[in-house]
Amino acid sequence: MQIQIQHLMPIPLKDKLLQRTSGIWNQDVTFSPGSFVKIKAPSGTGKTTLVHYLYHIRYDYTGTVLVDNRPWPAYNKNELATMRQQHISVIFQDLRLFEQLTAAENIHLKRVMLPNPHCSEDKIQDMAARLNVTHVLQQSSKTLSYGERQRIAIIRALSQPFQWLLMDEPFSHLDEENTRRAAALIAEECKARNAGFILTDLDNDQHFSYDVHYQL
Ligand SMILES: Nc1ncnc2c1ncn2[C@@H]1O[C@H](COP(=O)(O)OP(=O)(O)OP(=O)(O)O)[C@@H](O)[C@H]1O
Repeated sequence: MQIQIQHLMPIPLKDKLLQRTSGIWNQDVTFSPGSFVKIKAPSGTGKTTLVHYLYHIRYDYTGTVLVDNRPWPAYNKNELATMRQQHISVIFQDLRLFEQLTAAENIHLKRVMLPNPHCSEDKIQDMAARLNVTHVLQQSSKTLSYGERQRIAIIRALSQPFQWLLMDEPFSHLDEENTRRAAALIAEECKARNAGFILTDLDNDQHFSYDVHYQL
């Protein structure tokens, strides 16, 4: 599945962004299926805005976002739900866990949304062990540290099918060892699905073998 942007420009940031050179804003860019894409940008230049446009939860832009050669507004509600359940997964910068649920319930909610859950219970346990969060699975998510929440949000995003994974500063609160573990798991899960990802972050990093780098 191909994601394409054509002359995409956030309306509220237009004046500010037109003063800088960007590899993304106001450009034509095609994200090829299965590619590992890094988008680097200083704070405040629109990483979160871009991820929200690509996931189609924010619409205050000019230009076009095409998914499988169709602009987002051409998708009806059911088609959009299918895209988000089966084709595009996301790790938001603000994570968006349900605070009234436990960590495990947050993951399972996603896992059982489809008639046949994509991941087995054993697989969830395995991912939790790899990211050192087994001991917090039964805890209310509002009592978790931000780094623990971040790892739960990563597992939740990986427990559904997808062809693209969108990630907005996914390791911002993780130490080096947990970042290494999380990146290895994400790369493995993407490869297993022949999926690609688009990751935004502030700095250069060596967490993945990226296929392409952009400056926002
Ligand atoms: N709905 C909005 N209306 C107007 N301005 C907005 C809106 N949302 C965000 N902004 C502004 O747009 C700019 C980019 O915001 P965004 O959150 O996308 O940046 P970011 O690159 O993700 O930043 P950070 O690295 O700090 O998370 C900021 O200056 C922000 O204040």
